Amino acid sequence: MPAGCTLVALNPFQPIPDLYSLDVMREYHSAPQPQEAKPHIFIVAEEAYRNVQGQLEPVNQSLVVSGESGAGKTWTSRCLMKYYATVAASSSVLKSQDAVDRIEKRVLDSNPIMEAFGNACTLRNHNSSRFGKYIQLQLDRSHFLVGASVQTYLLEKTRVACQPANERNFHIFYQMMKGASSEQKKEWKMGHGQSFNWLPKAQKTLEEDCFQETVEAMSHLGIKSDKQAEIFRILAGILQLGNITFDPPAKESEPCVLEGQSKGKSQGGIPEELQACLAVRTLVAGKQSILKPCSLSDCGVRRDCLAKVVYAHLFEWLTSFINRSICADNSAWCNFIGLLDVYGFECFQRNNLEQLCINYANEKLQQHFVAHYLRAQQVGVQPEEYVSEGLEWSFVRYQDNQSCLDLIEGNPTGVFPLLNEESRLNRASDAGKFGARLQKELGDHGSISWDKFSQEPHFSVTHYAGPVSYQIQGMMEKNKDPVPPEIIALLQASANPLLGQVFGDQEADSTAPRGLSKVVTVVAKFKNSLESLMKILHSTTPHYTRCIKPNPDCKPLTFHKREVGGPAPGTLLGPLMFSLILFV
Ligand SMILES: Nc1ncnc2c1ncn2[C@@H]1O[C@H](COP(=O)(O)OP(=O)(O)OP(=O)(O)O)[C@@H](O)[C@H]1O
Repeated sequence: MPAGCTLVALNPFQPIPDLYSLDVMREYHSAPQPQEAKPHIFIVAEEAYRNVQGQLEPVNQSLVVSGESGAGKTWTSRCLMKYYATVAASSSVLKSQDAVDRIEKRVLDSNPIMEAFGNACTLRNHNSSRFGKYIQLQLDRSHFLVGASVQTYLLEKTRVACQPANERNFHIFYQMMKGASSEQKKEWKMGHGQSFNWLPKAQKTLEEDCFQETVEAMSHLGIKSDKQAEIFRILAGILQLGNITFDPPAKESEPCVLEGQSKGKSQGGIPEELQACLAVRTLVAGKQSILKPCSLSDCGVRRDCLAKVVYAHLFEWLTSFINRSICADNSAWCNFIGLLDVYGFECFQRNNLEQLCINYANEKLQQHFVAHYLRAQQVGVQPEEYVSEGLEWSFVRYQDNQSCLDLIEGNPTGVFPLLNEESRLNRASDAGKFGARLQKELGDHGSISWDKFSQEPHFSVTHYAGPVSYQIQGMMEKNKDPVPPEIIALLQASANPLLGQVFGDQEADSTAPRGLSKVVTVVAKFKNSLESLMKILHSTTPHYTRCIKPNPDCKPLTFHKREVGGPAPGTLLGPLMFSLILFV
């Protein structure tokens, strides 16, 4: 098919013996016509691989794996990576090198690390990826796998300091608690049996709580034990941060000295200096700095902000380290197969900036899918082909979602540009005022509406997958994502070399003018990285895999008609789903 094969993969919620074994890989790899073999994710993998071998333009391939949370995207992506690590392994490498050094092993070892730091147990999936990723598998002239690179998107860092009810923090914290030795815990200043506010559901044991596997993978990728120790000390520090309490603030008139001052004792290994920094804000007035005690709630906000910024930077550092370890030299590879595993469309009772970004990404992917798949199907394929295969054919009407994209990203009066403008103003954000501005600027747009009866500032977007109402309260702050410069300065001076390294190039001079107009907002950063991704997707041959979650409770071999019986509103495949393809 001109737009490549599209696969529907049904999650059985139970390992099926030998479904992804080496023998099955070999079977699909050696099949003269893989498309004619039993439907399987390996058909998609093999077809993409043969396209690269065939060198037909566009030679590079993209495998887009989509579906709701728990549908099986990460599982499917892992299967695809294992397939290439097996069929595209260079035999000479196999013979000549120790297994530990092999690039395929290192590429696969990136998975447990990324999952330990980026996945968490949620109500919808016990191993839910809290970030999006695009993995580029690099192939040399002989089509052997010689390297890979990972690009991540929008880590849900709020989870570090605030876990939704009945959900957990990132796996790595539980792995440390459950798998570390008593000497390690002592070194991290974690008391025996100590409980942590930011580790809910610690008594729940999951197969993902595998500290040794993560540590081994880190070692294989070249993260030395002293660097690992620095990482774990940072993570332990984050947990201890969640346990500190603040004294009521000093009166505003009281003189306040930042350096070395602490209102309380050092708590749980958190240096007094850091505690003081969380409790006292530095305000810049001309050349003078004024220290102002924070309210109790502000202290909490600053503490959470510190935890989030440290965790997000650590995650970024890990991703860069992994890339340095697995990325091939530019001269060593010439083609790639990209693997995209992104969060599906989200609509909760309350939606904010995170959902707006995720749903915007899904709009972009939907547009790509429509352009490449449906158009190619209907323009490029003759009805007789369907008839000859016994399929009913009728022209499928598809909706162009450009109008919704214009609403969100349109310049200068889309939701994103207006939000950025508001976030860059040097004043406290006002949700009501911003709501009124949106109504004034975008009131006539067909893809936005307002619920007259709602008391809260909000706006509703008519997405291709359905309407979603977004709360405006907190949206500008999330978009600014400010980190007080005095906190950055303290991190840079940290005794932990890794902290100094990851915050080394951040602007921390609290006496410098704030320059809000230069603030790179969350939305601006996300839009940029998404644009780069779309450029890559447009330059490759796409293959879509739609994962289906057959029941909401993740029960083995349970298929609810509502989930699998027909196309749910807004599924990426929409009305073509069943006339098209295949089940795993
Ligand atoms: N093909 C499969 N065979 C057996 N079990 C599977 C398969 N696919 C998924 N699962 C099971 O379903 C669970 C959820 O799958 P996965 O984590 O891949 O979902 P996801 O779509 O990536 O979700 P999220 O968006 O929350 O990250 C897995 O942990 C695994 O237990």
